[in-house]
Amino acid sequence: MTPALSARGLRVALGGVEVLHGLDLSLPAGRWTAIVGPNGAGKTTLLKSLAGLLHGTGEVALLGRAAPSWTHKERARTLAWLGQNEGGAEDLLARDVVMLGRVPHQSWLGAASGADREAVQAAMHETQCWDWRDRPLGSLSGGQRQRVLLARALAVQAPILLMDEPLANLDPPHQADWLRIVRAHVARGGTALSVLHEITMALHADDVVVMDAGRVVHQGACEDAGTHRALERVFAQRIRIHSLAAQWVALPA
Ligand SMILES: Nc1ncnc2c1ncn2[C@@H]1O[C@H](COP(=O)(O)OP(=O)(O)OP(=O)(O)O)[C@@H](O)[C@H]1O
Repeated sequence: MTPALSARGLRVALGGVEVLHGLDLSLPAGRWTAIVGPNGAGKTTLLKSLAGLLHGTGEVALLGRAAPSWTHKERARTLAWLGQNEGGAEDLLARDVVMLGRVPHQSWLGAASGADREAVQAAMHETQCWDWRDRPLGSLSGGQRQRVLLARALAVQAPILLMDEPLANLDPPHQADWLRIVRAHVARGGTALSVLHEITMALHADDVVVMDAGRVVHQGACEDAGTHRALERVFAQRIRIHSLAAQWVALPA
């Protein structure tokens, strides 16, 4: 089966220093993969490189096709992006921010269509931010803002959803809602890839990619003992993975 995203020999340097050291990675379509690893391991750099926001050497492919052969618009319709601590657009109303997710579907200077407005409304209801649709982004709390930005990513209706620290500022009920949203996306045949620091949340995914020092050191299913051992190793045995109430939970060792 064609992977949703893949990398071969991916090397990326930032500020003149190599931070990804020749990664090989293949992410299956129709599954949710969580990227996990210590601070500075290169998770964000990998996610941005797969999204085409950073460039290095080696190959990146999207749905089996070399990344450089995709037009910007094709890529923007296929791959939705939720970044870490995204700034900008502070004066835009929340619904206009979410409408930005529809730009890849619109012609140049084209007006929003009924389908665009429906997609925006559905995404804002899904992340429960419709109530503050007429408030400027800059006036929202951290968690409210994160829900608007998640709605913008969902409004793209792209088959592949990339999210860097999507749980930032979300309270526990909205973290649970986020899990439900990602699961629903995958149940519809979509692919999700998320960088997560909360290991217990990451273990709700289908698969985990474990990174350390600019390399992928393990890729495996969440329920595999080998994945648990890799997670414990990469965090210097400071955590233990336990089974609790039919879920995997990371606790301090
Ligand atoms: N603009 C930059 N210039 C130079 N080095 C950078 C730059 N951005 C990141 N780095 C370095 O690249 C390495 C990987 O950073 P990256 O943000 O990908 O790690 P991460 O695993 O996402 O970390 P965290 O868990 O702390 O968010 C780190 O050592 C970081 O200091």
